[in-house]
Amino acid sequence: MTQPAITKLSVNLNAIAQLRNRRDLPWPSVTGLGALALGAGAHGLTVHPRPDERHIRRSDLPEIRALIDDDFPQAEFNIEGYPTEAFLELVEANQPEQVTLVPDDPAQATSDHGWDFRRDGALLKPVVARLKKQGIRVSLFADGDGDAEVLAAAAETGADRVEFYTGPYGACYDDPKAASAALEKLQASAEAANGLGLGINSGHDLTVANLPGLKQHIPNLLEVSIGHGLTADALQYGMTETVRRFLRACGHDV
Ligand SMILES: CC(=O)[C@@H](O)[C@H](O)COP(=O)(O)O
Ligand SMILES: NCC(=O)COP(=O)(O)O
Repeated sequence: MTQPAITKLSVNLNAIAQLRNRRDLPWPSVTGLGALALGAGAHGLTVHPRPDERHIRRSDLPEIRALIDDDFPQAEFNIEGYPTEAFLELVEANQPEQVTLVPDDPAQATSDHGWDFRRDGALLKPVVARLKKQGIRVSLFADGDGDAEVLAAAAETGADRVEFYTGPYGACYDDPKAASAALEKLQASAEAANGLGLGINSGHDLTVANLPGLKQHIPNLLEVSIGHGLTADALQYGMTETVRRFLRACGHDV
């Protein structure tokens, strides 16, 4: 019986940046809260610098890079975004350990679907090669809808991992039957992806309540990136205690 993977927790700082941007003031501090999260045991920080800078600003990235390099060298920096030339140059200037490519239109309210790998493979393949040439791990945002065939096209791009979009699962917080159906689809997708040599990340609308079910259905889950639900809990319990709660929900004995 193979041991389940250690699932790493990457804290997404978007929501903290959105709160900061309400005023022309430097608090709440994105790097300050990021440091608390890493100090509490989180394995990395994630940001999604959208073109309109509604939350994470391009100027945040070098500060987060320096925080990790100077104070938490064992942690990872994960940058999410659509692969425009401007995004790729921003990534290359900040050399994250991982990039998560998402098919988001600039006007989208949030990330709400994975790539159409059959259609987008030709666009993604050279981008994946460009990033991997620099030693950056590449993860592609994917729908966890149980469609195993589409994941073969994802593997064709040369990416290291897929990140399964867990929004549909997160939305079932008050419907156990629907949650179970969503988990079965995610499990089927994860098994297909692993069979193709793709590592598994997941993210979107994950919480302390729904993480254990995800872990149970995806034992080889390598990383979760969590922002909205974790930030909501941090307002109630503080960042340090919240990160520890999420680590325990990911199976860590903390
Ligand atoms: C890719 C994904 O699901 C999230 O990481 C995304 O970053 C959420 O973006 P917003 O925080 O802008 O809603
Ligand atoms: N990739 C998912 C992520 O980084 C955070 O998503 P959410 O927890 O803010 O929904």
